[in-house]
Amino acid sequence: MSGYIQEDIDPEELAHRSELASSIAGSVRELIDATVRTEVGEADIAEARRLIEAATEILRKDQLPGAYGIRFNTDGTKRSWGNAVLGRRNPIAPPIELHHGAEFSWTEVDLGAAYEGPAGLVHGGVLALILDQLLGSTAEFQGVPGMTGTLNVRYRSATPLGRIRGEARVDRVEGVKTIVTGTITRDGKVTAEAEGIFILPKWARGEVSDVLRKSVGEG
Ligand SMILES: CCCCCCCCCC(=O)SCCNC(=O)CCNC(=O)[C@H](O)C(C)(C)COP(=O)(O)OP(=O)(O)OC[C@H]1O[C@@H](n2cnc3c(N)ncnc32)[C@H](O)[C@@H]1OP(=O)(O)O
Repeated sequence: MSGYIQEDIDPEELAHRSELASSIAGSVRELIDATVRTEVGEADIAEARRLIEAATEILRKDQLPGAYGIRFNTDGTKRSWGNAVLGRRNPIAPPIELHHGAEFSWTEVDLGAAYEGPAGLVHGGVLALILDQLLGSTAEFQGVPGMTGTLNVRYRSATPLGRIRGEARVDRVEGVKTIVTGTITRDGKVTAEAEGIFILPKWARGEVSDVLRKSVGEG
């Protein structure tokens, strides 16, 4: 189970690091949007590249040896800061915050130019990405976690870029399998529906599953 790391950090320091992580990821997300939409000429591109390369060099001064992994405090709080969908250190993640209620989980997120597929529309793979994490995190929050075994997405109508809402709920639990359903809506209209089967893998069915079940996620 490499990549699961026990790393106790006191709450004040954690809040500080969290803020730092979110702030730089937000800046890079802005950079991605600006890159997709820029119309500047060659000289400005060259100057921007020089500055970006200088910034990269600063960040490279002190790096983790590999991916961030999933880190736990002993109280069970969990950090998935490198996660491709909700990692707060990760600028390629759409700027997602998940909310969990007793009955269902949800998120609202603005998807701009960097998430385009067909002209002016959200890429279907991006919607599947968001649904995968939303449904998986819903299973986890309800104490029946698992890895995605199967994810079926039905794209009912095109999803224009802009603010989308995702919602998910656990439909049923069958042994180690949790079946979760969800939707994406845009302007109140359901544009995609999904059903996922999340399976607690063999390697996580002992002590590990107790850790996972107790953990409360933070991207
Ligand atoms: C652990 C918590 C993590 C929280 C993550 C939140 C969301 C993250 C979303 C992701 O990106 S996860 C990454 C993408 N998914 C993967 O990489 C999964 C890769 N596949 C595997 O690791 C294994 O194939 C899997 C864990 C899905 C199943 O392997 P197991 O060896 O644990 O399953 P097993 O053979 O014991 O089968 C258990 C049950 O699941 C069924 N099953 C197995 N594979 C299935 C599958 N792929 N789809 C649907 N059902 C499946 C199987 O028929 C059986 O059903 P029954 O209990 O009814 O007999």
